[in-house]
Amino acid sequence: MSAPANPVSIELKDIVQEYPTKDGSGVLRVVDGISLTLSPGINMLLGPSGCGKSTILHMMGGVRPIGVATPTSGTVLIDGVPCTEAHDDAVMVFQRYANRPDLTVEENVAFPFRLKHWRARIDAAEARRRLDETLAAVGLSGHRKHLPSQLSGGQNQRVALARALVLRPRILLMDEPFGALDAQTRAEMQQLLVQIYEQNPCLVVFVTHDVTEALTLGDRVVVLSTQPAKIADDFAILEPRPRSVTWQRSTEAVRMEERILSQLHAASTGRASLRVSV
Ligand SMILES: Nc1ncnc2c1ncn2[C@@H]1O[C@H](COP(=O)(O)OP(=O)(O)OP(=O)(O)O)[C@@H](O)[C@H]1O
Repeated sequence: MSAPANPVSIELKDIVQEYPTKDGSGVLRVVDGISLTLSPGINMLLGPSGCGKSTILHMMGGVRPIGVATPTSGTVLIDGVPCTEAHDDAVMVFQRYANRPDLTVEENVAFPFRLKHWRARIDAAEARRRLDETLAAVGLSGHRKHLPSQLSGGQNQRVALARALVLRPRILLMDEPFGALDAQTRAEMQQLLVQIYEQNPCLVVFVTHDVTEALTLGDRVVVLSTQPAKIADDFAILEPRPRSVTWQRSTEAVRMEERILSQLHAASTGRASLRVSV
């Protein structure tokens, strides 16, 4: 793996998150005292459904839900500095790719450069250069003028990924980005992410329900318990990527898979919603 071009760190210090309950009668504790330091690499965040993964991921980029104070207590530090609002260096990619249906592929990818904040940071020539490079990197150069409705699900997710990558983020926060894709397209997107990461290493946090995806992509796997989320396990995977089928069937990989599954099952008392790809 190449050395990270842009050293960056995210530190969560004793994070607690509570939300008001739907009937307004009390609070729901979703995150219960999480402390975690992340550095560049592909960091997988795995946990049962509803345990608070998206809440934690948003917090890592300083994104606050409207009307809710986050975190309820504790501190998020980016590069050692407390982060209390959406951070310029963090970009998110979601499962619902949110491409504008009325804009072409190139217009969707270049969309962030319409925003005043990015226009001030990146001049038009540089924006055009990055657009060309990014479209080539995600294999969409031949589809620049197409509308999202003319693309497959995988191609639409490439557009969403390109819109994040065009900003050359130091922090890439991915919320089950490939969860809605069929198995083959998901495998292609995983391969693409690895290629892109190797060209431009940054700090990736990747939320998934899929144990195989965690073992295919992760430098590090953080497993959360059921709600309220605590850290149930946290380990490194040293096997270089791309990880061969032979490695995935090796004793080492099978042990890791069993380790994750047993943590999740123990933590969730059978309520976990998990997937092992075949
Ligand atoms: N803004 C909010 N207000 C109130 N409750 C919320 C809010 N955001 C999330 N929650 C609740 O917090 C809990 C955790 O939600 P979150 O989306 O973080 O979990 P998750 O692990 O990402 O879920 P999933 O695996 O289903 O995507 C859920 O019970 C959810 O209903």
